[in-house]
Amino acid sequence: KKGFRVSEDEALEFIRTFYAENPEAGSPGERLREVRDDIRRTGTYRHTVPELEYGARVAWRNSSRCIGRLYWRSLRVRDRRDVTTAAEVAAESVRHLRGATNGGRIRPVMTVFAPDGPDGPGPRIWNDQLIRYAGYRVPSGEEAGEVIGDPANADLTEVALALGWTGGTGGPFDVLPLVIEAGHEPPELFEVPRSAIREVRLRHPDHPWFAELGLRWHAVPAVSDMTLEIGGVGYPAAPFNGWYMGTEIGARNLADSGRYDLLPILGGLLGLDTTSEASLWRDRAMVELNRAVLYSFAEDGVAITDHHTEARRFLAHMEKEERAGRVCPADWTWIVPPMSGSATPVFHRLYDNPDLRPNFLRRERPYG
Ligand code: HEM
Ligand SMILES: N=C(Nc1cccc(CNC[C@@H]2CCCN2)c1)c1cccs1
Repeated sequence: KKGFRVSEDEALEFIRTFYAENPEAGSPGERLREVRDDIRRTGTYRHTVPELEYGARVAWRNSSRCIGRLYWRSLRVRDRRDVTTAAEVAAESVRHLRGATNGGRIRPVMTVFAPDGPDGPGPRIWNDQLIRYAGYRVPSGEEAGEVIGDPANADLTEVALALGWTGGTGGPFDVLPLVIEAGHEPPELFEVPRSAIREVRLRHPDHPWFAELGLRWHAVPAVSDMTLEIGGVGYPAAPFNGWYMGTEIGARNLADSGRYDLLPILGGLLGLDTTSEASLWRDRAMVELNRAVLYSFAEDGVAITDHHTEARRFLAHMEKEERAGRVCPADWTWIVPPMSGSATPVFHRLYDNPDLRPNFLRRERPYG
């Protein structure tokens, strides 16, 4: 398309950094000239595989809201830049999930699909994560406004239904299909095979009744709606996964009043005094819910981390970065866990938060 052009400054800055951090690559002169000429001739340039892998790992290292960056060097990068059709993006996303799940020994993986370029935009996955539970809005009537499932995904569920999805069981944990847009075609739907979805059924170490609630959560968090930006090149579909920190499930996804809103139910079942805030019933219900999450994942041999351990690891990462002579950008409001913040060491200090590149960029939702 006319008018598309990658920023030469950002490209050359990235190449210089790549050669500076990877001395085994030799001297940058020739590659700098080649990239500059490619951009002037075609409007863009193609990363080598080493540049792509390094760029993806540094984008993770620069993600100031991520508490899990200690292992940034271990990211596995699947180069799928030649994949451009919606069906192939779906198939490779499913393979990504299988490889990342690894029987519960979850591996941090990223799959990089085609970038935006002069020939048009790269493919886009409309789901914010590869595995998301549907949120069915109950039609008007006495239950108006109610949602069965995850309210955070009610809009995406409506999009999928409008595109012809027939819905799952209609229950609270139906996995949504992938909604993938490629070329200038309308988005297409692709079911994620059950065999690619590892889930953990939640039970509590001390309360047998907990298992009867039928609660579950999926093992692999795989973010799929952020643009990977490396040296001025944007990769709009670059799904990446790690493993969960328990609080994400137990303090937010299942606890938020705008999500599964389980604290009142658990407060009652735990026999707590839910008529008085001062009984701290919400806090006690949240702790028990988080204990159930950590216990169930560990019992099933599915990787998960607790917020105390992860906080300590993050500070170790910061120290390593400072010793390497780098600034480690961090956003206090996201790094501090959503429960027991001051009981973790990351609470008791402040952070610099420069906006570094490469990085992952949030973009506006294509639906709404
Ligand atoms: C390996 C284990 C990992 C753990 C335990 C972890 C933990 C977390 C947590 C708890 C958050 C906050 C999420 C929220 O509050 O919604 C987060 C944010 C983030 N993580 Fe990590 N992470 C891990 C790996 C990764 C990997 C492999 C990448 C990318 C290659 C990554 C990139 C990010 C980004 C970009 C954000 C911010 C997302 C946003 O701004 O919406 N993380 N991480
Ligand atoms: N453990 C993870 N959790 C995570 C990481 C980044 C982003 C997200 C999703 N965050 C969005 C929600 C909704 C607003 C605030 N949190 C989850 C990972 C996901 C992918 C790699 S690690």
